[in-house]
Amino acid sequence: MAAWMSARVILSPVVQRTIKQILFGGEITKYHHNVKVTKWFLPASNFQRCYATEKKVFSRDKPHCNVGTIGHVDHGKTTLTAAITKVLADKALAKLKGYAEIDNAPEERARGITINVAHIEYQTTNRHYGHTDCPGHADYIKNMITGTAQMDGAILVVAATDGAMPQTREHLLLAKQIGINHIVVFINKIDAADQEMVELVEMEIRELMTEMGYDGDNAPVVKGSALCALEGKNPEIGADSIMSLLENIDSHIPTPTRELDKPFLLPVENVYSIPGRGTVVTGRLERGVIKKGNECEFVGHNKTMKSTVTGVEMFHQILEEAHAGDQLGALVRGIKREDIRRGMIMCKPGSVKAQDHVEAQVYILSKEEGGRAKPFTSYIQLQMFSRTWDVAVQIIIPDKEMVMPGEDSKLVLRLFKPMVLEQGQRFTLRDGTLTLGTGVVTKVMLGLSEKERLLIVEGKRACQAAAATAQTG
Ligand SMILES: Nc1nc2c(ncn2[C@@H]2O[C@H](COP(=O)(O)OP(=O)(O)OP(=O)(O)O)[C@@H](O)[C@H]2O)c(=O)[nH]1
Ligand SMILES: [Mg+2]
Repeated sequence: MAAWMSARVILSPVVQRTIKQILFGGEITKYHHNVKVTKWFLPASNFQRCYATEKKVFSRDKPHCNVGTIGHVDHGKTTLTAAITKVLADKALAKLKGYAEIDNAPEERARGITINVAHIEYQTTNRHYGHTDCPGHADYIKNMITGTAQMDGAILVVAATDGAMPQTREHLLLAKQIGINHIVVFINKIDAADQEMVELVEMEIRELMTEMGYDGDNAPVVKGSALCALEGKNPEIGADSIMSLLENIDSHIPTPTRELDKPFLLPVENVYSIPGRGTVVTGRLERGVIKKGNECEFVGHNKTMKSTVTGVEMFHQILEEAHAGDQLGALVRGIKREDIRRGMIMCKPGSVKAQDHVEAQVYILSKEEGGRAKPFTSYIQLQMFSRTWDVAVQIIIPDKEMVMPGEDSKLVLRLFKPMVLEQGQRFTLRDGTLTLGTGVVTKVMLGLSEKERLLIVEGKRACQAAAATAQTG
């Protein structure tokens, strides 16, 4: 011991630690390819070593995918979410989240709307997941429309004891509307239903999916019991069914294309004229990569102009290239400052188009959420805000007479000036200083079939007729 004490004076801390480990035993821990390697030195003999390996939890080097549970009230969405974390926690791939912890998730505000939503993370051996669960029907509607947690795919939970119910239908329809194209079905509560019932529910749900525009016949359907998995009972219908569900999610829901791999798109925030250099546009690069020399196009405010990027700057420093997420300034050739306006989109030529009418799913705020107190009918004029632009729009309600505050509805928006709008793009509708609603573009009209166009026109006529009768009556 005395020798050790004296050695301590002259040796570096690393050497000291190594000597101490050789003499008294200890461990060295390293992460090697995401696997924690623990090397033990045993005091009895320096030649005896053993290795312990363990997966490092929550690494970010796997592809990421966002999913969520949807389905009718009480069908077991929260129980299933808790069960997934339980089964994966046993494999050190998640942190266990109890039922109460998920169900009491803090409220979140998105564009003036309060949403109760739980964000949970876990991973399989292939991917890392973000998972959303909401406590009530209204929260699902708001969350899906505002995209508080955008889903790349959804887990549709159906209780075998009930089968498809109104909200099963409504969530599925909304999912299809807003572009969630991949659904994995979990038939839950098979512990409480007989085999025949389970088979009937499977047939029913496949039919419903086909009706909603999904490939119902080939959709993956997993049967099990979330409660058994959560309580660690009957593994064949419990934990095993959860693992089979996760395998299906892994294989059926594709990893979304990374923003970086898409053609570049920058919503213009500001335009400056720099003497001796030219015109500079600034903004946050929403997707893709911009390099000096790239051809570009400006679209919006009734214009389309081509140009070339002659320089990219960030924080007053010249960059080789800027990536999605960067706030940047781009020097463009041959365009005057007056020709470019805030709200235009700078993009890879031909990659986006301006639209003058689109179809959207919109959630109208209730009075308590800061919205309007009264319902509205077709032809109301509002201001639409999206990305860095805002423009006046006229609203047409295609399939009902009026929309009440607190309700969600399909709307057709006619823009007074064509602006770049894409399917899935989110926006806000305002009336003066009042935020009226928030929505997501479900269809750009250029892609509509003649039949669909007619339907909209017919809907418009029906609305006009209804308004006329309301006035005379
Ligand atoms: N027998 C049985 N009951 C289950 C199963 N899964 C969930 N339950 C029960 O069903 C009830 C509803 O479950 P939740 O997970 O709260 O359902 P939910 O879909 O999240 O409900 P909301 O959030 O209110 O829409 C609870 O009492 C659960 O214990 C199951 O596999 N078998
Ligand atoms: Mg729940």
